[in-house]
Amino acid sequence: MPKGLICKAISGFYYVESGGRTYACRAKGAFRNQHIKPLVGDWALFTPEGEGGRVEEILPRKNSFIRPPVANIDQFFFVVSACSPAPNLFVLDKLISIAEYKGVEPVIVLTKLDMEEADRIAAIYQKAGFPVLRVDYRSSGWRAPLERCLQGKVSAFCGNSGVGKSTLINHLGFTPEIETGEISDKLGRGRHTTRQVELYPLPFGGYLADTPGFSDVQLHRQEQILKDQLPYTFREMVPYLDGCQFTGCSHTCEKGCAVLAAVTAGEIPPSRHESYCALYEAVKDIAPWELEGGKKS
Ligand SMILES: Nc1nc2c(ncn2[C@@H]2O[C@H](COP(=O)(O)OP(=O)(O)OP(=O)(O)O)[C@@H](O)[C@H]2O)c(=O)[nH]1
Ligand SMILES: [Zn+2]
Repeated sequence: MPKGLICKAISGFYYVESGGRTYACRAKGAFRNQHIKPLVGDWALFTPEGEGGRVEEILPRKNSFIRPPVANIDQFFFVVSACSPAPNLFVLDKLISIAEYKGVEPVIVLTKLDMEEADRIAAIYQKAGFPVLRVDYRSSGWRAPLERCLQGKVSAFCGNSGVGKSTLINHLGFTPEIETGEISDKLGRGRHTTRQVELYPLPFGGYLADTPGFSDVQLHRQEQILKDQLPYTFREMVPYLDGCQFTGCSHTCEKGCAVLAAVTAGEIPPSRHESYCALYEAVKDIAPWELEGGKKS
């Protein structure tokens, strides 16, 4: 049975791309009883019938998201503007933590460098072990590193309203033009959020999700990371986690904490550790059973 990627889902049709062709498929009726809902980003086995066909099986997912409904994202490009809006590193670290938890590779993209420099931010995230890309439209040098990063992966852009996601996606030119520069509505949900997510194939391999709708708010509402898992979502802390004097160390204030020692030694950026402490404080009293059947917010 052929295998394909669901690139678009509209009104009960799943558009499966396979072998350079797209098939408008229906889902197998049994999915409903099994509570399986195919998502954009799913790899599917399907039976082709002319231009159409039927989705027969959804292959195991690497990850999935509720809003926008999409699966198997390889990487998030977290777009951070040097100014207007001013960067909020705590929010960024929280989103990075969620990405790590979900198995999505975080990439930091700095914009509006024509208005202000962002060397300090670049240094923090490079030190922490993330790819950092600088986008400055005054020259063409920004494009090649970004395209190299996109190659062969399923990527989505994420970031606050106004940081320049749509502008960047338009400059890349692989998806239909998005309107830029409008003010998002009062509820904090951007104007793109109602749009269906769609994966666009990239000419050099890989896919780009055309969803500026991956706003900060939506992403962090989807996951609650418990305190035992939290340290593992800060990648630069991981090498030190076994080195603490006491088991059960929270890595926030304890004597003999190897993480704190690494912060003092300049191995872990202080702002990253501060974000970790703030997140720890927020989740430390949440027990696993409290998450059953819903999410604590
Ligand atoms: N000076 C400067 N302005 C930029 C840059 N990138 C984007 N802008 C401007 O910033 C404003 C917001 O850009 P958008 O691309 O709409 O931002 P967005 O992240 O898509 O915002 P939402 O759609 O609300 O989520 C627009 O007026 C852009 O022209 C940049 O690199 N430099
Ligand atoms: Zn510790």
